[in-house]
Amino acid sequence: MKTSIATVSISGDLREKLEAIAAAGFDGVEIFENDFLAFDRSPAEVRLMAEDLGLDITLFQPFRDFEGLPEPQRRQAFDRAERKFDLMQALGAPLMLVCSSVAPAAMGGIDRAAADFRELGERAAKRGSKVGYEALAWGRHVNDHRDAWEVVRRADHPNVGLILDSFHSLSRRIDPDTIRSIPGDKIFIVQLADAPALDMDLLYWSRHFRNMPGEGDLPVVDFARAVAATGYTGPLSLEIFNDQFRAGSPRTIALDGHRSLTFLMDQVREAEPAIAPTLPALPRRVSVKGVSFVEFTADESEAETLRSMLGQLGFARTGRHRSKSVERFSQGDINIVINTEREGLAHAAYLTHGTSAYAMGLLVEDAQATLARAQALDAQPFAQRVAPGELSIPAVRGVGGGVIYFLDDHSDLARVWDVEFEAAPAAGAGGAGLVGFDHIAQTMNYEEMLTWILFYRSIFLVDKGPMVDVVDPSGLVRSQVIENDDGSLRLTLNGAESHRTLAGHFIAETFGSSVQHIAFSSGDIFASARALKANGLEPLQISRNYYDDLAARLGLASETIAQLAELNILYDRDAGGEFFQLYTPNFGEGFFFEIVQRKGAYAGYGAVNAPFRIAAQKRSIRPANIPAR
Ligand SMILES: O=C(O)c1ccc(O)c(O)c1
Ligand SMILES: [Mg+2]
Repeated sequence: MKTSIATVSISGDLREKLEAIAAAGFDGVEIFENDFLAFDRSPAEVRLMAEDLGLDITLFQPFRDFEGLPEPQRRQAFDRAERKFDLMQALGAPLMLVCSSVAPAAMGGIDRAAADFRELGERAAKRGSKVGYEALAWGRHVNDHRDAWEVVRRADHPNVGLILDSFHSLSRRIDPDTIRSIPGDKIFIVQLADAPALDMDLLYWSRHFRNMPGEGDLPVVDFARAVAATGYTGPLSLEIFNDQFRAGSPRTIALDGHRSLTFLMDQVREAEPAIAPTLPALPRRVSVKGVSFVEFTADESEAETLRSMLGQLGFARTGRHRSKSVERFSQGDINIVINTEREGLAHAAYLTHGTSAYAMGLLVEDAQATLARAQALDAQPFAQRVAPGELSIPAVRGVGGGVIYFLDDHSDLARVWDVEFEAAPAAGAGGAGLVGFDHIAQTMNYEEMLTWILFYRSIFLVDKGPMVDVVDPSGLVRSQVIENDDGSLRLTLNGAESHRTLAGHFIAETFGSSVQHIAFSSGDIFASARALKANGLEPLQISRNYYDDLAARLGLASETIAQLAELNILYDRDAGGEFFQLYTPNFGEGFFFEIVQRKGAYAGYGAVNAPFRIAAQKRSIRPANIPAR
């Protein structure tokens, strides 16, 4: 199936848009009238540009307020259309998108609109052109694809067809299965867009908040499945009006778009094998079985600080790399790697970001198949020179240019620790009861969040939670959970809008997005807290006011409150269970570790506690580090 995207979806001038769209691998492009009008090249030159880039022009749009007008506006609308047909001929655009009228003068009436379209179809035919009718969700008389289809059906002209746009149908909660009875050859093009669930005026929602399929909350997959059922074989075309995308990098947004269509077609093929068998088959979405390790890059002196903090957290050094300056620390199922090499990506990451958790290893069913799926979804593979005796571990680039390695149990990769590391005589503390990775928090600029949500969702079998606002004393941070069913992969993506927030400060000081904290799980957080204390680790100090409120809010026994306060443990509960959190002091420019315990089926991440934790962290770091308000 061919892919296409409307120029309105991307930032830049028309040339930049077309170049980014072609580079991302799209087959075609919808030319938005304003993008053309604002550009200083002739239609013929634009046509050549698209041709040189290997892009089909799928349509020209929008043509507004056409149908159902009284005279003399009706004549004028046809005259306007003729001028646009001239332009389309010069551009080589085969199809004009006519969106349903919002004109106050438009009279309504299915037959009147159908008669107008039949005449428009006649005129289009004379120019070798076609017209498609799209119901805007806020159209004056036609605002439902079922009515638009009835107009097209009654127009009964080969050059007049229907244009479907997922936003207009799904924003009005029209059942997408109503599309299944429309003949596929009368659907001239299908536009796709997702959007976050917002309770908002339809026009405003559509023009500012659309996003790529898979980034939002609309049932775009159900919509695309219904389209597939009609036998439609034309392009799937993204049409994304989004303020943030208009200001974003053209290449990144175009790539996100391409990834979103690949992912969408994959879901359609999987759900409708009988009716969409021609879509390309990818390895299935990957079920992650756990985080196998997190790797830090550091210089020697910061590595020493990190080793000492890991020691206080109860980690033991369990291995040394056979040929590199790389060490392994372990506790329970947790592996932390410290890499102080002076070459390769680890060192490059150190030079760019300073000491940072730049890589993680995920345990999957089949590492090679995971890499294949990730690459099919436009992820950038990562490989570096493999020394004798080392394994080549399949990997892709992730957030902030970091690396995600894939390990499995079925290949040589299962023995990576034995092959690459010499077991070290266990040196270090006696353990603090930490058993696994609970979650890994990646901090990024807010504008990057949708990119990474789509990245994770399209490659792995994960779900996204709702976007949560976390209040930092200096601004908002948006937090988005990405997790799998059994909780063996839990990521929190934190998007900073202001550099004055702790998260924003971290990005600014480390020159980009990366892991800001790692949460370990404990089976008994009170025992872990005491072990840390015995190891000399002074945890983040939480305000007394927090504990007084906890007593009032949740009615905990005063002994429990006293114990939580003594050990600086934060508490939350939900319908499923309880949650306990403890934080280390910051390391470097705002990195920290967290220890959590989940009791019962607590499903959250302690978001209610985040403002108090952040305030405590801000008190604890040198005031000069954070710019004043
Ligand atoms: O917002 C609009 O006016 C508009 C125009 C053309 C479209 O295809 C569309 O979906 C919306
Ligand atoms: Mg549209």
